[in-house]
Amino acid sequence: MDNQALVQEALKAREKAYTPYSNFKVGAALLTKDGKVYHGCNIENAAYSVCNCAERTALFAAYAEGDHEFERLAVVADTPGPCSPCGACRQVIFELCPPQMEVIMSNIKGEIKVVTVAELLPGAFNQEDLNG
Ligand SMILES: O=c1ccn([C@H]2C[C@H](O)[C@@H](CO)O2)c(=O)[nH]1
Ligand SMILES: [Zn+2]
Repeated sequence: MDNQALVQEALKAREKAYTPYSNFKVGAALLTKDGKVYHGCNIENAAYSVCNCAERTALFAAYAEGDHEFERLAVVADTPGPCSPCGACRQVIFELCPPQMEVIMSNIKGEIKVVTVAELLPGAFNQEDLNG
């Protein structure tokens, strides 16, 4: 599956977003090594701090099914340029995805920027920091 097709999957996921507070809908699509696609959307809450982003929804859905081997992640929203994952998602992506995996950022116009997981969060706090 190419980047454009994965962004299409993220657009489908975006339609499921639950965003009564921001009305800002985000979709994500996570491609596994064996070709399966997990979808994620943002899910908001009246207690704003527990809103969950599309990227984390997709990763947590994959983990919940026991899938841990990922090939690529796409994220899409109606942003001026390619949609950029927030800091919390960057930390989770760094934890659960290989450093050289590509993250496809996109907007609904189809403008795309591709970066690696390592590029998303330079200097990330990681397992080695914790375990000494
Ligand atoms: O990359 C992003 C950026 C924001 N959001 C969500 C969180 C919140 O529901 C809304 C506004 O920040 O968009 C995502 O899902 N992914
Ligand atoms: Zn986020």
